Amino acid sequence: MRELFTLPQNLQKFCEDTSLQWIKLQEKNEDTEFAMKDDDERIQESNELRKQGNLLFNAKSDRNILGACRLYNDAIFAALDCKGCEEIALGFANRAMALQAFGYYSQAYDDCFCALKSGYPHAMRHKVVTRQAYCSLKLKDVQSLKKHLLELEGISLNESFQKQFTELQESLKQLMIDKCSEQDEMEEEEEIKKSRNSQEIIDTGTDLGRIMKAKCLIPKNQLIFREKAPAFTPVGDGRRICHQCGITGFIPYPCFNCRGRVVYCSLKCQKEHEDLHRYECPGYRFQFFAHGGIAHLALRTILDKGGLLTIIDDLKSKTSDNEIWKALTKGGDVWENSASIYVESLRMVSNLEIMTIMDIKWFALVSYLMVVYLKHYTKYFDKLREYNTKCNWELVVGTLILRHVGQLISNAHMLTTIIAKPLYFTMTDFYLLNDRIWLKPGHLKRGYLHTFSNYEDVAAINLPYLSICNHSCVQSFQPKFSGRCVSIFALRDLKAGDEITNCYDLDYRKVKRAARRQRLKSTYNFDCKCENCVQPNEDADFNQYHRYRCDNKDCGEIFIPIIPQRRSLNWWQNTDEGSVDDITIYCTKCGCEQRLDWYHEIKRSIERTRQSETRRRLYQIFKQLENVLLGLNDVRSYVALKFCSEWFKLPYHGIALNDQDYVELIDMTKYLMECTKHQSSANSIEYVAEMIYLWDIAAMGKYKCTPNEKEEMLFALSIISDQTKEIFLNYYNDYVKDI
Ligand SMILES: C[S@@+](CC[C@H](N)C(=O)[O-])C[C@H]1O[C@@H](n2cnc3c(N)ncnc32)[C@H](O)[C@@H]1O
Repeated sequence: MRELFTLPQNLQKFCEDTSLQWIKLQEKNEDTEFAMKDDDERIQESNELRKQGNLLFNAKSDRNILGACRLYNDAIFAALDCKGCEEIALGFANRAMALQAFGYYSQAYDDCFCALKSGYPHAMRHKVVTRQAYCSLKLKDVQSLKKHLLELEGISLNESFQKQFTELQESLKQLMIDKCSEQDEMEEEEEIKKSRNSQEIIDTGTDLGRIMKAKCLIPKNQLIFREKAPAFTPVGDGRRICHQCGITGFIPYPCFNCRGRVVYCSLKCQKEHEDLHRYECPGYRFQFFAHGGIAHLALRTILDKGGLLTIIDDLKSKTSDNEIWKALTKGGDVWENSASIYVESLRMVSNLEIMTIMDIKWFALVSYLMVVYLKHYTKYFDKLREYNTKCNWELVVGTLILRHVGQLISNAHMLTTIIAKPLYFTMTDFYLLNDRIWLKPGHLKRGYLHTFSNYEDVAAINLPYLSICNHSCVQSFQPKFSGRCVSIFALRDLKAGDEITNCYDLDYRKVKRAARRQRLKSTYNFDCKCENCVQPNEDADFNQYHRYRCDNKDCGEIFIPIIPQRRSLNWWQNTDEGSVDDITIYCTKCGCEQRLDWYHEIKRSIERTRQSETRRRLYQIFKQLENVLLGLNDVRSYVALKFCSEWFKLPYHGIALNDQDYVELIDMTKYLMECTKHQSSANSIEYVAEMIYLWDIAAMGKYKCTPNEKEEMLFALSIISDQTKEIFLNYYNDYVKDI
């Protein structure tokens, strides 16, 4: 990095100019793409969507509030970036009306605020303010109700609004009597701090660097500690996640300036994110970060609330960038002594030393590009210079980005969460606005929990405290993500002195030892010596899910297959190693090729499950598989999962499932759950994503869960985010509990 910043002046200028030209080209391309539609077209589209929303909202019969809400939402997004137009304000005002009618009061409140802020006509202001007052009342927010009533006092109101005003005044009096208090964020941060070091300790004097150990007995399922991530970056569609708190199901509040590419779950989150977003907003406008990958997470680690600015006071007195760098590295005063959360990130181990020189150069250039962006599009360096003018901040920040890249490659985590898959797609797809699935806020309609049977990686997340845990293929905890907070639960009893380990990849039950070793070596550069990797019968745990009985009548032996075309045994998925159609499986006992006609028949028939005869035939095949794919078998559970997800789509095509379908679905779901319980745990996101089917079947009155099943399934919810858990618990209480 220093090489780049100490080139002769003319070469430095050349590098900066070239980088800037490249960035400007991205900006221009994006602007051209966006200009395909002009403002008039966008305004017209927005207007049209709002009118369609009004039709649904005002329909005499068949009123569809959430459907209207979705259209108003699309109207807002359609008008973003049309400077000075009224459409955004009208979109928000209408969405507020629909959200309020559906019972989303805090979102309706925020929408009113957005409507007023974005130029809602002054003459109609009282309507929006009255709505705000009404929502404040529902939210039991005395201060804000008082504020809006005071505002209304200054506006002359017609008879109907005057009546509402008087009623609201009465309600305020009552509310002040039964005001309830809420836990504030300070308490949450305190609670997280307190959860640290009470049961776990960090040992620094080991061959493997820092390791985390149990300080005392930690019983199975007990919380070990919690951590709030100092930074995360969305993966995939960045609009699925609130960029501040990291939750995934919400009504979106888009940033108006970056074409709605960054969204929040509330205005509060938007406000909290302002200090970071001001430096990213110009870049988001032209998708500068879209290909940033790990370097973007490195940048956010510096820019986010818990970033470089938290230690800036300690750097004030340093007289050069060399001194600053020394302070920030091992042995330096800040590195050693600061209690700032940013220093936890600085202390993470780095992979830079083991990266190829080409990779380092590549990441150095990406880091440099980010510095050029920050310099020309933001005032970040001015901010840093307010504290220290003697330092070359561009060099320091560029080097920090590169350092964090090296660290995050071996330390960053994936935030995996259950996320509803909407049944049909709209321009902006936010599942809380899906009118097909919601009965009222937080409560699904009967039979719709299966829309949550999908889990995905939604963000790359920096968790420096969790990163202290070393790898083992037999990990000792299960993480629960809730937004940007992670809670770590013991997967088994841990004795005092036991190491608390994480599994960086798929574990010993899901991947063979040789493959695990190869993956760990290439990413982290170590040979795993965990208890499972050193045992003689290395793949015994893995093999139990791949037991076949030879279909050659003269053999009939049980074998673990050899599949010449594949490194792994997951042959039923197309991979870069080739297509499933070319797969051959041989018995290791007699050498006979196995018939896979059942697989090909399933593949052909799965397209025709609308016909009940096809489904009946598939049940037959599934039953026969029991004789070939033995016990808890990976292929059989894959087939069961495929069937469940296909069967649950049928009602959307107007096909009602019959009693036999339900009986078979119950069997398949239970088999699936049993496999997952064994191979992952009952306390895993995979298990939750499968038990959902059983809850839907129970809710439809086709299955009665036993008390034990209920208990186990309710317990499994401890592993999903608080927000999703609430939806599941509501569903359980509404439809499953008493069946
Ligand atoms: C997330 S860090 C783990 C914490 C690290 N020990 C520290 O001091 O902060 C990951 C790095 O630790 C080392 N490591 C983790 N687990 C290991 C293991 N089982 N065997 C050898 N090295 C390991 C590797 O260098 C890996 O890149």
